Amino acid sequence: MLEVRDVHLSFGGIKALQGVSFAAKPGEITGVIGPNGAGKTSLFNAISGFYQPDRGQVFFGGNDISHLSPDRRAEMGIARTFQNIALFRGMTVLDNIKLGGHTRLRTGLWSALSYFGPARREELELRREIEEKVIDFLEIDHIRKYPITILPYGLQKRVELGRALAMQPRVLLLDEPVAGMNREETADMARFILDVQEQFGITVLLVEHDMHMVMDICSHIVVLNFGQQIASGTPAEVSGDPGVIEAYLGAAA
Ligand SMILES: Nc1ncnc2c1ncn2[C@@H]1O[C@H](COP(=O)(O)OP(=O)(O)OP(=O)(O)O)[C@@H](O)[C@H]1O
Repeated sequence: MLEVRDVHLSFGGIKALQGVSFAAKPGEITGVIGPNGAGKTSLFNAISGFYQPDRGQVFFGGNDISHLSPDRRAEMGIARTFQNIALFRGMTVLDNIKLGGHTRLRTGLWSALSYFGPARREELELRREIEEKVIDFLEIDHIRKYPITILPYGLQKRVELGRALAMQPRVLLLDEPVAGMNREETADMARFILDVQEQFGITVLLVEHDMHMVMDICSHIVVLNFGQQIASGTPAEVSGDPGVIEAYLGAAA
């Protein structure tokens, strides 16, 4: 489904990624972990097209997408959320979710047909159905008209997930979805991520520092340290890996 092959990325002298290779299994949740500065966000940016790797490729559905723009990758079905919430703060919950649907449907067949009234109406109807499905799924009906600014942090993160889901993604990249959340918000978000995978069969790639959550919900984990992939395997395999323990203890020391 989604594969990175030997991806290298540097910023001046800093080697953010040094030969990272792995495949996210279709319909499963893959976690990417590693100490601060390990290269996790850089990896997400390389996958979603915000950064161009110096070397290596990104494959999606068997096609090399390394040279496609972020927009094009989003249209193909790669959606993401950001470490710092990237919602339109002055707008309502519903309007933010509508923007997700707009990204996915604005090109291709729909835009070609949308000169014509009936197709335009069908497009709007389809979008509305998707929006309602997402709002219902994330249990945010009661806040749909609220501006983002007045929502507690946990709900803002949930709306951001909603905007990504409205894109009807095939792959969802979540950058620290529970960072800054309290225990209850974290448990809610973990449940929604599991449901995304179970109910919609969406492939999820997740960067997260909350180790309990990663171990609980991921079927496969990739570990980065100083841009290098130091381990990859099931939660049990990576948590018992001496190199991983060393990287975390070293970072904590
Ligand atoms: N735009 C940039 N310009 C220069 N250096 C960058 C840039 N983005 C990342 N880096 C550097 O690349 C390295 C990897 O950073 P990255 O943000 O990918 O790590 P991370 O694992 O996501 O860290 P964190 O867990 O703290 O978010 C770091 O040394 C960082 O300073």
